[in-house]
Parts: sequence; C-alpha cells; structure tokens
Amino acid sequence: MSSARNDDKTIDIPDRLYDASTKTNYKRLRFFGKGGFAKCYEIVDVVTNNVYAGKIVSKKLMIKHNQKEKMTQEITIHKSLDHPNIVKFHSFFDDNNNVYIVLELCKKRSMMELHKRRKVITEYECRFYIYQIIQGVKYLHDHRIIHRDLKLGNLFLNDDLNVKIGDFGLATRIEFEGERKKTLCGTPNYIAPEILNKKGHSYEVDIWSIGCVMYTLLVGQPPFETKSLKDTYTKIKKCEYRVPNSLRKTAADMIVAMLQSNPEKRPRIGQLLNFEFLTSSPVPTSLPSSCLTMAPRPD
Ligand SMILES: COc1cc(C(=O)NC2CCN(C)CC2)ccc1Nc1cc2c(cn1)c(C)nn2-c1cc(Cl)cc(-c2ccccc2C(N)=O)c1
Repeated sequence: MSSARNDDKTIDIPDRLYDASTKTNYKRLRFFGKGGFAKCYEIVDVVTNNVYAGKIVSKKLMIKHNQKEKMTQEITIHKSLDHPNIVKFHSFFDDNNNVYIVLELCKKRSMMELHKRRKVITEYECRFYIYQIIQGVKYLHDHRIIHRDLKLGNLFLNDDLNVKIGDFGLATRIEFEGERKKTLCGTPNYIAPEILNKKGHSYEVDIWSIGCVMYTLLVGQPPFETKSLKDTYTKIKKCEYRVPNSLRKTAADMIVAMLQSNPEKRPRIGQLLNFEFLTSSPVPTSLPSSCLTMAPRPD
C-alpha cells in the first residue's frame, strides 16, 4: 500500500482508508488542496462508487499545535447542519495517524476559481450566488452558528453552480442571547473591524464577510486589498474602501450597508433579502455552467 508523504515527512496518508464504524472502504484519489493542518483529497467509496471530499488532519500536528478542541468543534458544528446551501457532512473516522472527515464533493470547485477565471461577474449572476449565500448563512444564524470565515474559497459550487458553504474550522456557537465572542483562533480572510479591534463580535462578522464577497464578485477585487496584510488591516479599521461608479446604485447600497464599521449598523441576515438589489429584479433559479468561463447572454 503506497502512501502520500508530505514535505516534512511526518504525515503518512494511506491510499486506502477504512471507516470501521460504517465498515466503509475508501480509495484516496486526487489531491485538491491544503489549509492549516489539513489536506483535502477526492475519495471514493469502493463499493458504492460515491465520491466525496476527504479532509485529512494529522493527529501529530493537531496535538503538537493544540488543535484537538478546534477539530472537535468543527466536527460537532458541521455534522449538526442540514441545508441545501451548506456542504453536507457525511461522516468522520480516525486511525493512528489521522482524523478523516468525509464531506459532500462540489465538482465545480469554489467561487475562488470562478472569480479567478471571470474576474467580474454580472449583477444577474451575483443575485443568484448572493441569494444562496444568504439562505445558507440565515440557516446558520437561525441555529445560533457564526461561520466567521466566509470567503470565496469556502463557497463551494456543485454541478449546477449551487453554492455550498464549507469549512467550519473557525465557526462557533452563540451560547446565550447577546453573547459577544472575545476570541478567534485563526485569521479570517474577510476579517471584520471589531475582530481586529478586539472588541466582542457576533453574527455581524458574517454580514461583513458577505459584503466583501459581493464587492469582490462585482468589482473584481476585494474592497480592502493592499500589498501588505498590515495595510489591509489599517484600511479595514478605517473602513476605507472605494465604491466604483461602475456599480449600480442598488448593488452599491447593499454593499455599503454590509460594510458598516459599526456592527450594530449592519443589516441582520434576514434583512438582506429585502434589499432592492434582490427585490427589484428576479433572482435566477439556475445558471448555465458556461458562467464558470463567460458571462451569460443578456435576455
Ligand atoms: C472535483 O472537485 C474539486 C476539484 C478541485 C480541483 O480540481 N483542484 C485542483 C487545483 C489545482 N491542482 C494543481 C490540482 C487540483 C478542487 C476542489 C474540488 N471540490 C471540493 C473541494 C472541497 C470540498 C468539496 N469539493 C470541501 C467540502 N472542501 N474542499 C476543500 C478543497 C480544498 Cl482545495 C481545500 C480544502 C481544505 C483543506 C484543508 C483545510 C481546510 C480546507 C477547507 N477549505 O475546508 C477543502
């Protein structure tokens, strides 16, 4: 049996995985990518031929960096979720070396690849994606979960280009009404000012991230992007970003509402559905897969 040995030669990932609790044999196939202490591969159930995204975390690295509780939290939160716009949690198991998380495979990768390929998408397409992101985040907030790392790379796309929110590695549960979280171990990509200013934070950080996602999709680059992380954080704290004239008023109004420095001024997730950007024109119920590479023909 061959195995993948990573560059620091400490993690051993077999090419055959066995989940004793469900008596399921998987074959490890293509490497997709990595993040933190985990790697993601395409895996296939050798009996049913169902394919999944397998997230594999080294126990050695997890223990060395005291990540065990974080992993447990990610699994506990993700396995409790069930919504069409949330990546389906299939199962998890472990062996001597690794923890394996079996997740819904999204064959059209993530919105990061879509963004890299298209740069800017049309408002029509943006309505389709943003509506689904809001539906998924509304489900999370209604269940007192904050994702805390909404970004294009965690918004996966299935064969029909439907959005599936994934990676609950920074997610947390609000334990009581009005709770403000004080800590966040990790660095969200579209990080909200209240986290940088180490004030308490809650659901509003996800609204801020959705604002950054919508801006990036329509403008072609993130709102606070600079050459250095330090300068980006300075711009976020000052809420310094440009709204290009090319943006139509309804889109600009919705983005500006979400990118309010004061979290209390941002709309709640349910209120986003009432913005003219979504109500003044029909929200598409489907998009052709050609939208991964080119703009759809205007009606
Ligand atoms: C056919 O489906 C896919 C193909 C590809 C693809 O062809 N990639 C190519 C890129 C160029 N290289 C040279 C070859 C491979 C990528 C993603 C796919 N689908 C997919 C990926 C998924 C999921 C569902 N579906 C889910 C759910 N999580 N991940 C995922 C993906 C990545 Cl790259 C990293 C992480 C990840 C790894 C560590 C820590 C955290 C995370 C994390 N973001 O959760 C997770």
